[in-house]
Amino acid sequence: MATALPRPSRPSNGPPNMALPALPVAKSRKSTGNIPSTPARSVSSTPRSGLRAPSASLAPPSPSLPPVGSYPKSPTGVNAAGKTIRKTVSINSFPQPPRGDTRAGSVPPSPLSGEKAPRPARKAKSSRESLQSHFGTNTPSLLNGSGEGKSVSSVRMSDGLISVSSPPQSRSSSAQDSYSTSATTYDDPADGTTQQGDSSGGLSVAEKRSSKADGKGNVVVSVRVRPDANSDHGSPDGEWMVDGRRSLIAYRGKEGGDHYYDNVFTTHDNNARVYDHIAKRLVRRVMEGYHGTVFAYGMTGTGKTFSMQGTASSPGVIPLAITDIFSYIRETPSREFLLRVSYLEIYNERIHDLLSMPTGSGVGGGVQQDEIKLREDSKRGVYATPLKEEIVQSPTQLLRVIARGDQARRTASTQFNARSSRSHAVVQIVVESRERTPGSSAGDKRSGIVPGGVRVSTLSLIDLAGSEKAAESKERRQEGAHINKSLLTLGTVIAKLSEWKDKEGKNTDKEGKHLPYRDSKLTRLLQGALSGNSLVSILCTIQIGAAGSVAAANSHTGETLSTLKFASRAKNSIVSHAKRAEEALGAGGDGGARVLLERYRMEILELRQQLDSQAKKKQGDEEEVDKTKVEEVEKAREQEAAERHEEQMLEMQLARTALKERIDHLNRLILSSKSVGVNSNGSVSSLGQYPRYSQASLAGSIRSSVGTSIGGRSLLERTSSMTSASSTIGQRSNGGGNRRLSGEAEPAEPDEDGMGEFGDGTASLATQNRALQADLVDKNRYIATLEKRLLQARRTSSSRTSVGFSAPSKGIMVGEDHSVAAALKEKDAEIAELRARLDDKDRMLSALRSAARSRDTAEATSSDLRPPRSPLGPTQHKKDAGGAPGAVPSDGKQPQNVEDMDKMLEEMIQDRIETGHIIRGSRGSVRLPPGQAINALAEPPRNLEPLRQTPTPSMDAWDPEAGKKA
Ligand SMILES: Nc1ncnc2c1ncn2[C@@H]1O[C@H](COP(=O)(O)OP(=O)(O)OP(=O)(O)O)[C@@H](O)[C@H]1O
Repeated sequence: MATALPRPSRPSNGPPNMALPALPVAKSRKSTGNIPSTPARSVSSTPRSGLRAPSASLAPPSPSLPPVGSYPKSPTGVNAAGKTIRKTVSINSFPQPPRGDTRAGSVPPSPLSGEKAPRPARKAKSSRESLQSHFGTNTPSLLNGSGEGKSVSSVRMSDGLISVSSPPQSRSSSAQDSYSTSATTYDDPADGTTQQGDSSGGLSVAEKRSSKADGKGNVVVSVRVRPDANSDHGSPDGEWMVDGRRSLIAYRGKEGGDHYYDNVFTTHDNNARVYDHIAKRLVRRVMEGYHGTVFAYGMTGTGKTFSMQGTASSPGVIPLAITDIFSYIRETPSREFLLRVSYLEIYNERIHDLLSMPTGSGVGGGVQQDEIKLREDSKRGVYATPLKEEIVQSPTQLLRVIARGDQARRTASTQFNARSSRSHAVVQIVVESRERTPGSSAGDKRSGIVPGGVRVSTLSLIDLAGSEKAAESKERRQEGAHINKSLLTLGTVIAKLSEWKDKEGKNTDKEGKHLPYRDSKLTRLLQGALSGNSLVSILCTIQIGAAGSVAAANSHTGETLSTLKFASRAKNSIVSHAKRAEEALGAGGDGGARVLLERYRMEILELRQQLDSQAKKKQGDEEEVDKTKVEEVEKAREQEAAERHEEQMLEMQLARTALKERIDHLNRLILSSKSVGVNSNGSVSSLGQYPRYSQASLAGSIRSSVGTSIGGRSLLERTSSMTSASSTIGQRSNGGGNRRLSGEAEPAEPDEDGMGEFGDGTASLATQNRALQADLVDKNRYIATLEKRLLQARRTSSSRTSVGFSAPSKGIMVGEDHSVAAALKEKDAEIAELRARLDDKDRMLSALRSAARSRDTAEATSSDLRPPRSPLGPTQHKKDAGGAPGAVPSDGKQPQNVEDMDKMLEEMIQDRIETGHIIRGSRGSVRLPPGQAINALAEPPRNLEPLRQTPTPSMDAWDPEAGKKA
């Protein structure tokens, strides 16, 4: 665990780097007071306030120290009766530990370092046993738990060293209701040999005895001497003597004297040792329910912050206390704890919350904060509000919180300290603890109140600003004035404390009416501790031997002496009646409300009850919910199924529609095939729908019909039938088409021209194919028939003697733009007319021939006579050269006549085209002009007149019979 506190910029003059201390296990810790002390006398009477606890001093287990019994008696040592004899020894006469290793010499190993004391444990044990025999066990006193007399012993060794033994239970973490310092030195008050203190307030033996009677064991005052880098040319060493073993500081100069304290730490003592002696026990008591206050007091630059915070390599009181707090929690499974921490500073008589400040705000940070005021409460005492408190759950977390506060603390450079704290800084750790009662929450009959309730105690760790005589800058002077004023008030309060004590040493001015607590924020905040409600440990820091000049040395010495006086007064005046905090039951009142642990517990209970009721409700609701869920699931399923069904239906519908369309398409094909082919009764249908079919077939049929002899009855019948049928079928076909468009299936009609058996559009493709093929076969057969007939007609035509003609090579094509029916009608009418005219012409020709023959006969008699010119042109001569009329000439002249006829016919057609009666198509076909009634063709066209205008005999005069006769 990192216990380093962030003061990186500070030059460290501390001991060389060492491993961080391991978490202390107090229970396993052995007393280091291994030199058995002889209890000279038991304290017979115990004051109500409790006896001063015997020191738990970690006596220096210097290997150089002789065993107890073998210590030579010295005039300055302890006499046989154990009485101490005052002796002032120069500091130079003390055995000096090797520099850099404080434990190897006279300084005992740090209890946190895990090093073992070189002294035999057995003796220590016997010492503890002998001491234990003197301590009762049932005292209500806070000192040792016995309440009865406690013996405190100290032995001044013949060599002037004082070996102090402490009661072993004072180091035991299991010691209940007791608080004893680890380094308090006591002389045996029974021997009557009082050690006269110096004139400056050092503790005399009588005072120490008095201290015990006053229960001052709850107050520990220690002095730490800071090593001085300039000691070589400083004040004369001879003036000062620091005796750590005797907890003595002696000054031989002006106003000199001996000063005894509970602990005196030399320049070689490290932070761990300091913590171990001044705070370790106090911290444990705080964990047990007492309020505890540790503060460092001293001139600027003397090592207050160094002692309280320490460095990364040498953690100070605060990090080590944190370590111990969590160690204690680990070692005490029977209780549960909750820790809250706050951090404030008093700067220029104003309180600032260091945990609410942004870090690095620096001096005067300019950050506006709610003014923090001090209030007093019967349960809480004096407290600052509003103040941020953070709940912490691990040492690291706690250290981080404090480090954050340190960052925000105001520091500045002073004459004696490059990074001087310009404010008093107070870390408060509130410890809430409660007996663990497994399973109590569920079955607690007292509405959730656990037997024993919650105990709340506070550990205050205070790093005071350093007193300063003079400062150069105005700001420093102002700060210094505030600092000095508050420190002065502190001194005054402490000085006055002794005046308001009753005979038993109790403070009679509990409410502080006559004490100037309110004169400064510092004393107000410390009121609870100073008035005896708290265990107190004061660490005064001094620096001796420094000073370049005599004046500086004097000034320095004056400050040091002042600090020592303060320490002595504090030791003498502060009386602590610290009691273990009462356990708060419930959460009533302000004090109760503060008990977070209880509040949390109540909250937890409430939440559990809520959970229970919810669970019950949930159980009841669950079935309903299940039902609803099942219903919902079923509904959802049904809906899903319905949706799926709908989708399927839709898909089917689509498929069906697609199928229908396909069928319709195929049906259309079938119908079209039928329409162009011949159905069962030989009718042609729907020619218009597929023009190519209709054109082809019509062309064929018309050619054949034209090419057929005039008397081709069957063809004519066929054509007329075709015409009438085509119109009928066309209608039906269209009707069928319309019906198909509607998309509805229709029942099959018996009509052969209808949709047949597949009229409903549901016939299979194969069937449709078959029908189509059948139609095709029909059609082919019909075409073959037509061709056959055409051939027959040609043969007939060629065999006839009369002039025959064939259709123009181009044939008469059906108009592309007209309906088939109209075209057919037109063609039929045209053909009929042409035939009729042909017949007329035939007859006319016959008449002409017979007339010619008779003429020839008449002219035969006269050979000079030439035959008259035929209106038919020169070819007529050739024709005439043929044989008898009506007979087919065998000499091949008949074809020439036919050609002539063709020509005539062509001329006639041309004539008609010119007169607008017919129109010639692009491919040589002829058709009626649009809008002209086909019946009009029935009339003999007038444009045939040119033919009639030919010089031919009158038809009226023509008589075939007569001709024959002629
Ligand atoms: N016992 C010691 N061992 C080594 N160095 C020390 C010791 N005491 C103090 N120092 C060093 O002396 C310097 C001043 O110490 P520190 O800041 O703790 O003094 P301070 O009393 O807190 O001063 P101020 O009141 O001005 O804040 C620091 O650099 C610190 O490391």
